[in-house]
Amino acid sequence: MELSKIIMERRSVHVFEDRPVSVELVKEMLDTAVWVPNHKMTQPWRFVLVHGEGRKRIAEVSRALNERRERDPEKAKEIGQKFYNKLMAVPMFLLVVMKEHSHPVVREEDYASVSCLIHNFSLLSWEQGLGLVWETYPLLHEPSFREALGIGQGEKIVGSLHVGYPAKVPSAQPRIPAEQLLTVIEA
Ligand SMILES: Cc1cc2nc3c(=O)[nH]c(=O)nc-3n(C[C@H](O)[C@H](O)[C@H](O)COP(=O)(O)O)c2cc1C
Repeated sequence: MELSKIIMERRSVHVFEDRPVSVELVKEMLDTAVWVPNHKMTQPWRFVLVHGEGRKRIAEVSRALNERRERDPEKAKEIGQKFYNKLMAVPMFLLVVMKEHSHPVVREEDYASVSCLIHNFSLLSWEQGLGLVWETYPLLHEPSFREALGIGQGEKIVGSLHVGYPAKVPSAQPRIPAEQLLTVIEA
């Protein structure tokens, strides 16, 4: 597929087929995705891949946190189960984790590189018929979630990527034509 077509046709996918994603394929795509520009070559990323039974770690944390929000025990159980099921319907989670540099400029540049990496991965996935959504939900900041996945202090989860074969592809949200936003200075 042409690169421009992949870029424009890729969508954030929220609903997936009940079909596993090959870990080998993800590893291959990550090995390509890391070829991003990276100032000072800090390469500040690492990845946590969660699939199969491993998803229960994430789903159980979400269940516990959501149950705690509701006073009525019956309702709490129901809500907890809803969140548990929602996360268990995601075939694979790929957490992209960044070491947070103490210097704000390096940290900002590192975040830019990690974002490029995520988008590379997203485009490569689309090329393979896979879809994903880059999620940044509050769960990523919860100590119990971070602990369950071995995220250390000084590490930022830049995104939790929900990966799978799309069951539904949302329609595109239009972009402002770049021409309208372009200033050309030529003299
Ligand atoms: C940094 C970042 C964080 C995002 N966080 C979320 C999120 O938490 N939940 C979500 O549904 N989509 C999230 N998105 C996806 C955007 O909502 C999505 O890209 C946008 O709606 C455009 O849709 P498209 O990707 O299909 O073109 C995030 C995207 C970026 C770049």
